[in-house]
Amino acid sequence: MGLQLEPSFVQEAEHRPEPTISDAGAIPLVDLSSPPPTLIADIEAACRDWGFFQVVSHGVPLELLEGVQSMAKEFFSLPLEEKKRVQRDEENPVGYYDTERTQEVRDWKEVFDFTVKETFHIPVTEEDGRVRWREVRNQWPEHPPGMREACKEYRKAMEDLSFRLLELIALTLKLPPNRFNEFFKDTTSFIRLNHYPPCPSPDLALGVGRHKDAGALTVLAQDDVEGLDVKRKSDGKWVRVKPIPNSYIINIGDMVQVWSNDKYESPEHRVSVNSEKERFSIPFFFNPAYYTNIKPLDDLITEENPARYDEFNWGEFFMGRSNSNFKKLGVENTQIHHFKKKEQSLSSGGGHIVADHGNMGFQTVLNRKHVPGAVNGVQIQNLSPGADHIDSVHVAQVLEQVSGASVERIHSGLSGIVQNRSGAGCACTKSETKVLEFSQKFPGK
Ligand SMILES: O=C(O)CCC(=O)C(=O)O
Ligand SMILES: [Fe+2]
Repeated sequence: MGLQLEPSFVQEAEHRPEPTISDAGAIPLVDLSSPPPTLIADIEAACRDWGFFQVVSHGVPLELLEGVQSMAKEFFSLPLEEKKRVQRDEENPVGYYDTERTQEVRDWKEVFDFTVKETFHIPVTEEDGRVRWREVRNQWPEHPPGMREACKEYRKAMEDLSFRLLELIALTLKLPPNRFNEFFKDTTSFIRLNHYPPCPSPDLALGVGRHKDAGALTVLAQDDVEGLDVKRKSDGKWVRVKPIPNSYIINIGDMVQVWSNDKYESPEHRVSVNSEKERFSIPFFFNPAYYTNIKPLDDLITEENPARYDEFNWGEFFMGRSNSNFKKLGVENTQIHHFKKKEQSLSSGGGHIVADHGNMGFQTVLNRKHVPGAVNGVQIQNLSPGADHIDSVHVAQVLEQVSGASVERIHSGLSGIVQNRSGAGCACTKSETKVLEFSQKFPGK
């Protein structure tokens, strides 16, 4: 295996795995053979308190999983040139690759992706605004023989289990069990075979950097080597998920978060690596049809519980996420909090704006303030219980969230130098208040 620990893998200090991770009070365990009232109550509690749980008695034959696991092992042990024969690229986003980035940092892993539909088409918007159809087509390797069949059988079982889980989740929300089914007719679901080789510096790199899964649900099989960490909602601590034989780990994705209007949240998680053992895992990402427009379900919206998200299109959201995995963009990639309704527009006058960086675990108070000579000025204050500093990327996001226009440059205030929004090194440290000037680009100008 050819991964070399070069700088692109090294996490910033604040995101490196801590030497000790609490593994007490493991994530909830749900027995899918429990009688319905217990089962629904257990799933509701698990979705509400964690968004992450393990299931047993799930009905997926163990041989199907073992079949795919042994194919994955054989495939990843092939020479790199052989694996690259089915390499994914910017045109066709499925196949083999070892260059994925999460939050701008390379992941210590190699993967093979395949979709549930052997082939489908998605519209992509070119830079000149023209829309063209891109074909997504599974690329099956010649070796090991039988991989395609094993994977196909397994994905059917994953789809069945996911529909069942989503029906149970609908029941916990007091919705008809099939309420979500319409969104998955032309599903963009896919399976990922993950291989995390031993890493010489597990203190610096991560197998997958901190992230939330974008789709509706993830159904994950891990082997007996631990490494998956989930951020506990109650206190923001990273908790190691202990492998349980013949179980699946379920996590709520961003789309269920939006449909449920934040009743359930998509939890942040990551994968730590270790220096001795390789690890394999197989997530099934259960995703809607690309043309699905996503918004909080009308059935759940009331005057007391108004919609917290603007409507957006799943296909565009997902493409925005995946594109940034190919190249370093210098900005945070598309995240679900970008679609949160704006509480108040900056241009609507003075005042006090609280921007909620849900997935980063901190809040910022913005006070509109006129700064002479600047295009725009704001006062920011880091009220974060969890983040030691807010950097320019975060500030730019907040400004964009509240004003609806993209931030081009931060002129001064953070580090005193002109920088684009991806400039590093500037900070607003805990409890600090700073005034900064920035310029924005409004759509169409
Ligand atoms: O390998 C794992 O345990 C989790 C992987 C994961 O979170 C992902 O691929 O999105
Ligand atoms: Fe994930």
